Amino acid sequence: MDVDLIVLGSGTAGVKVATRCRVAGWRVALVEARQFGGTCALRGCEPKKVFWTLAEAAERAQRLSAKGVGGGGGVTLDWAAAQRFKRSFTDPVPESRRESLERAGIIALHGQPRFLGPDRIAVDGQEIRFRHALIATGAEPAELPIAGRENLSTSDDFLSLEDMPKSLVLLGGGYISFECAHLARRAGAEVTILEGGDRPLAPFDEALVARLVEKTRALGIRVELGCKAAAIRADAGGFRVECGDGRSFAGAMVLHGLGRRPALSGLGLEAAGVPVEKGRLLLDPYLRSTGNERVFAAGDAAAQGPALTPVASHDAAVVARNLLEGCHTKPDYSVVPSAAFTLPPLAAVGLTEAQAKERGIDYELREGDMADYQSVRRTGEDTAAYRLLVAPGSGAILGAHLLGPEAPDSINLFALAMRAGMGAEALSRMMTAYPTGGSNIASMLG
Ligand SMILES: Cc1cc2nc3c(=O)[nH]c(=O)nc-3n(C[C@H](O)[C@H](O)[C@H](O)COP(=O)(O)OP(=O)(O)OC[C@H]3O[C@@H](n4cnc5c(N)ncnc54)[C@H](O)[C@@H]3O)c2cc1C
Ligand SMILES: NC(=O)c1ccc[n+]([C@@H]2O[C@H](COP(=O)([O-])OP(=O)(O)OC[C@H]3O[C@@H](n4cnc5c(N)ncnc54)[C@H](O)[C@@H]3O)[C@@H](O)[C@H]2O)c1
Repeated sequence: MDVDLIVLGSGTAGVKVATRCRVAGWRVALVEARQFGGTCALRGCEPKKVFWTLAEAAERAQRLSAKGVGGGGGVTLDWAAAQRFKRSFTDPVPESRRESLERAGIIALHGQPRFLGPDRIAVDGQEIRFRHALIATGAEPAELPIAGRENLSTSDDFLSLEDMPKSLVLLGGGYISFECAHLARRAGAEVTILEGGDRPLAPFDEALVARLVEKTRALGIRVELGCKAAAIRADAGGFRVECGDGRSFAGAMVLHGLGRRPALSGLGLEAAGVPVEKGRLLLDPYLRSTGNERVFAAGDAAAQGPALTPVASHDAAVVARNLLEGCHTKPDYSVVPSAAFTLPPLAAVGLTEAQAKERGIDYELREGDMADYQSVRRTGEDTAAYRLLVAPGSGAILGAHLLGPEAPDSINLFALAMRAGMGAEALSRMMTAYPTGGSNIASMLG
């Protein structure tokens, strides 16, 4: 078979490039090795947010039980029922994703692809000659030199649990560990997070992370810092994690939250002349392989921007333009909002204070506690704060960091202002619907 484009991976990045090229009249094939649908829809953002929404609803009802929500404080997260609800979102995805690809005229193949040469690939024995290829295979849990790592469960396993184990140890203090820890605790588990460095959630503002850690501990989640996991051994009824410094922690389940790496194994990249260094594809500024100009990459597999869904989507738009209009477009990762869906959630866009200091960038800090804001008080939440970095003189917003119930939505307004070149003063004058999370922004900016 001959195609203009073969896409590897049916996640956010792969489907977008495939669809755009097909609309332009190209003959496109897409191959998926697992279920059609990708991480975000099946094993990441979407199912996680279903659990988070239920956990948040249960906790909000508990917090407000003495304040007008009837029925007492007995509302809890029922994990088994939540799992069934989650499946109502994820179960239909593989079939509907495959159908929509086929409806668009894209040849949807299931199997393990392997390059045979610079313009040839095999999918389970079928040979395909391509003009272009896109590697959009996403990421997988990093393989780390930890003895007994076969005892680790992954976020895929966690999000598929029928019942919540009694106790969990989460290795790493990043997005996955914090999000899963907050869910597991609300479902009644004893939870321990072991972070190897001296602070968790590195991409976020240090002071707000400290507030979140304090809150996390107050919820009964143990957060241990400077604890590099060295070994995981089977123990009575579960596992024991041993840290390099002699400390050890037991749990019925041990979860991998140690970072993810591009999923490139088994693709036969050498045969295609596609170089890889330290587990990452070598790409030019146009997301094209430095060794084979037919081959592009996007999203988590490209690992050029942060491993987030909006980045995968942005990369895909860039690659589609480069394929269809010639290689002129570079990705722009300067304004990437993101949120950690803890309870309360934490959100960020732009520079952290540490990055501004490191780069010698002048900034004015506007910070405050939001626990007594009406929008926070009426949710019963007691932890909320903001920290904004504004350029002295121009008033440009350099970074925005929010902790609190409305943080993940409000951060998008800061991202919009930064993208539109709107300074702090113009943003504070913007009329917003009231009372909403957005209407707090004027108060934050003073
Ligand atoms: C638990 C979890 C929660 C997350 N939550 C968020 C969130 O809230 N917000 C956010 O922005 N991001 C979140 N992310 C990150 C986000 O899911 C990814 O950044 C995004 O899905 C990347 O999209 P992609 O298209 O690059 O890759 P993917 O969506 O991973 O798609 C890659 C596809 O390629 C397939 N594949 C792999 N190897 C091969 C192969 N050899 N051949 C063919 N196909 C292959 C995979 O099966 C998969 O379907 C989360 C990730 C995880 C793990
Ligand atoms: N809400 C979201 O947007 C969201 C949610 C989940 C995942 N993601 C994406 O997926 C990526 C992977 O998530 P993740 O949580 O696995 O990784 P992460 O990069 O967020 O965090 C990994 C953590 O593990 C620590 N670590 C590394 N080795 C260790 C060791 N031996 N012992 C103890 N700690 C160790 C690191 O210091 C780091 O804090 C994220 O970076 C993010 O891009 C996003």
